Amino acid sequence: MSTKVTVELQRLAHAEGLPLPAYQTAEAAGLDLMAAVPEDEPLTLAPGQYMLVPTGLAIALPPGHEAQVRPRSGLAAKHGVTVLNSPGTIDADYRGEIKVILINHGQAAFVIKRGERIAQMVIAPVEQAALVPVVTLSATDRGAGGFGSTGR
Ligand SMILES: O=c1ccn([C@H]2C[C@H](O)[C@@H](COP(=O)(O)OP(=O)(O)OP(=O)(O)O)O2)c(=O)[nH]1
Ligand SMILES: [Mg+2]
Repeated sequence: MSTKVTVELQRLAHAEGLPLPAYQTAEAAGLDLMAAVPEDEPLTLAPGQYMLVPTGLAIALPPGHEAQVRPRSGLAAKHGVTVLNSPGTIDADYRGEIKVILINHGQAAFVIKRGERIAQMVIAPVEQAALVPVVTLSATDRGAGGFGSTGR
């Protein structure tokens, strides 16, 4: 088993009773995030509509890490529901509630019930860059060629 990075997790009051996010299989990359909406007030995403969906979770990532909020493929393939800002970025110094911006690209209304797995969160190492302003960039074979410059 590979070494796991430790992430502090705080469950907020409105997530009480919901299972903690968990890896669904031994080598899953993402932890499924659940909708922490009231039991008696499911959200309805009309076609074309987007919405901030609460997870009831806050985390403290170790410095040098980020969490990415990504879509669940099943929701996208079956219902056209995805994460609008994918991948959403959770900064290591963010202590607020993790929210998921879901959009319904499908043709039918999509109802989000309490506990529904709406997205997944991938923990990843990330580097900050020290930017060095220069007048001329170092040369390469590619140079400024892009946008299909190597062929179709
Ligand atoms: O899908 C997301 C994306 C972001 N966040 C939280 C965590 C992140 O650390 C913070 C800021 O996100 P981001 O930098 O993407 O948004 P911004 O519009 O640049 O806000 P800010 O000015 O607060 O950085 O919002 C979420 O809860 N869900
Ligand atoms: Mg920002």
